[in-house]
Order: sequence, then structure tokens, then C-alpha cells
Amino acid sequence: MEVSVLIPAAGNGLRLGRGPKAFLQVGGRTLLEWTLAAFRDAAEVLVALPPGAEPPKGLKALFLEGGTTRQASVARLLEAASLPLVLVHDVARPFVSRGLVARVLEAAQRSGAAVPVLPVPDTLMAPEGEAYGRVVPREAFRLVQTPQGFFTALLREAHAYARRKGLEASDDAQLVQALGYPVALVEGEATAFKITHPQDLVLAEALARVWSA
Ligand SMILES: Nc1ccn([C@@H]2O[C@H](COP(=O)(O)OP(=O)(O)OP(=O)(O)O)[C@@H](O)[C@H]2O)c(=O)n1
Ligand SMILES: C[C@](O)(CO)[C@H](O)COP(=O)(O)O
Repeated sequence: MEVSVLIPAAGNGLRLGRGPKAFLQVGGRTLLEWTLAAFRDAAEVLVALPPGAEPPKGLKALFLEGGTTRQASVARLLEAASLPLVLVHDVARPFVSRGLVARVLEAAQRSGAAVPVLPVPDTLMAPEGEAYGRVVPREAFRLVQTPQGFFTALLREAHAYARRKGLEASDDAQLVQALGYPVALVEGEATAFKITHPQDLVLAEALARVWSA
């Protein structure tokens, strides 16, 4: 794959409460190892680790120090990317299939910016305090995943724009959109869920038993 894969892995995993997720073991491998396995065919892989973390030995990637936010970590990785196309992928989503990567890459090559999304499977409601509130039409919403693919120059411009405007966003597609560029949507997949809370580890352990990257 002629692409620079950027892996923001510098978070502290506060909601999970088990230390930085990059080094968390699931099914006998760290989340970083699972993630790198999914991108083993990439020409270049860059990983942002928490400041002060020792880069793991024997892994094929370039390790950098991350920033205080996801956006800052991606910005540092982006500076070091050398290829015209980038994929940005959370280490917290270790079970990403080749099919998903191929879909995002293809759409990013075609349109310059692409993200995977999933429909909302449940009733969607805005609570009123502690009480059941207004139900909103779930058809109007999507869950946004990674990997997100971009022309490197476009994502660099979007990050530079965000810095100038003081924008902070939870993903990279928002910055590209803020710059005024459209972001294409491709079909996401349930297995690429983000390990966020302790209960997610039950599913991750089960998936690790059957997953082949
Ligand atoms: N300063 C940061 C914060 C987050 N991330 C990365 O961004 C992704 C999405 O973040 P999240 O799931 O929120 O992970 P954490 O920040 O580790 O979790 P929490 O917010 O619960 O602390 C993760 O792969 C995380 O490592 C990063 O590279 N640099
Ligand atoms: C990038 C992301 O995974 C897309 O859904 C998400 O925005 C990260 O959010 P978090 O709050 O940093 O986990």
C-alpha cells in the first residue's frame, strides 16, 4: 500500500482505566500489535506514543512523541509523513479488516477525503435531564469510525487552518470539512469499534480469539 499510516496512540485510556491503550494486552497481543498487523503492507507507518513511553522493540514502525490531544498527536505524525496519501487510524480500534482499509483508500484516492460510517442501530434520544426526552430520527445520523483517508497535502492544510482558527475536533474529517472540502462516506464495520470503556474488553477478548488480520 503506497500510503503513510498514521496511528495516534498517545492517549492515556482514562475511560478504560488500564493505562495507555497502545500497551494494553488483548488476546495475548497489545492493541498496538493488533493495529500494526492490520497495516503490515503499508509503505510507511508512523505511531504517536504517550510522552516518555519507551517505543516497543521489534515492531516495524517509526515512533514519535504524541501531543496533549488526539489532534495534536495527528498533527505531529502528519509532519513526518512522506507519501501523498495518509490513513489516520486509532490504536483503540485494533480489529480493522483489509476490506475496510481498501474501501477507505479507494475512496480517498478518488475524492481526497473519506471516512467509514455506520448507521445507528438503536432508537436515538436526547434526554431531558435524567428523563426520556425527544427521540430524533436515527436515519439522519451515522457513527464515524477510522481509518480515515486523505490527500496528505489536504490534511496538512486542514490542520494548519485549525491551528490558525483555534479549532479542536475529535476527528480529522471535521477539520477537512471546516476548511470547506467535502468528505466522502464509505461503509464502516462493527468489528472496527473503539475500545473505550471496560465493558468493551469483553467483546475485544472474544473477537481476538477468531480474528485474523
Ligand atoms: N493526546 C492523545 C489522545 C488520544 N490519542 C489517541 O486517539 C485515539 C482515540 O482516543 P481515545 O479513544 O479517546 O483514547 P484515549 O485518549 O486513550 O482515551 P480516554 O479519552 O478515555 O483517555 C486513541 O487511539 C488514542 O491513543 C492520541 O494519540 N493522543
Ligand atoms: C476519531 C474517532 O475515533 C472517530 O469516531 C473519535 O472521534 C475519537 O474520539 P475520542 O473521544 O477521542 O475517543
